Amino acid sequence: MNKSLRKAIIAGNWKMNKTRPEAKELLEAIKPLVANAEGKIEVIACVPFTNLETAINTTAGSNVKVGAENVHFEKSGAFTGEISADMLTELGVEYVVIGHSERRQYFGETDETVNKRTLAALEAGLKPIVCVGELKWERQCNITEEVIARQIKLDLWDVTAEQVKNVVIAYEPVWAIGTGLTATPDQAQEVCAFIRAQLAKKYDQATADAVTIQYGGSMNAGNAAELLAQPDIDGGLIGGASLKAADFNTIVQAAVNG
Ligand SMILES: O=C(CO)COP(=O)(O)O
Repeated sequence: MNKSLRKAIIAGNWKMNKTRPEAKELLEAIKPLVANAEGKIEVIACVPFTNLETAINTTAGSNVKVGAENVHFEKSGAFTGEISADMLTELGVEYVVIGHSERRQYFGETDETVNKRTLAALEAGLKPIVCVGELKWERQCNITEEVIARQIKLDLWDVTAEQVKNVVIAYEPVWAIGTGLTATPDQAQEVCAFIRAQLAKKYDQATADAVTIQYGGSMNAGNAAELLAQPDIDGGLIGGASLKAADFNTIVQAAVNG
């Protein structure tokens, strides 16, 4: 499989961090560092809703794109506290993280709602970064592939081959998120290749070969190069290390040189 068929994407997932002035400061620091990635790989900052406008203004004219961390599936209506896809696109947001394990664990996100959000995002012209990954216990019970196959099947239900070209899949083993425990390059590659095989089964090989699959889970400046060198790992979704400009840039440079 030819990696050059796909766009490498390094995305920061800031989670619930940074006020607006802090967001501006971090992005101002990141912008010049990653400017050389332009045209080579995609660099994205996925930020809290309150930081989106600041992020869009701060990154204007640079190669840093902006993503949100969630989106509701209805277009509008009585959904107190929610944000629609149209509200995001109107701001200039391009990407949105959907189905992050923290949303699944703490906020009742299910594969059904992940699927609805994905379809709503695509319909509005947003590019979803759909997160999948097994729990530690599921890996111990040797059902990682079953879990991932089910998530891919359900999360991408009704997503057409044309639409999936705009979907990014992030493989984030839940046991590796924020724990300092990283999947080994072999472990991460094995599951990313499995995800691609599931996409090939659902669509076709050419379609699967064009989908960017990221790894996420304690990716950092020290381990990024080895993970990104794997044939089916096309980028990273980075939590903690995306909050430090120098570390985030080291990961971006690993992808540029990879
Ligand atoms: O959840 C993640 C990215 O979405 C990974 O978080 P960490 O990089 O902090 O482990």
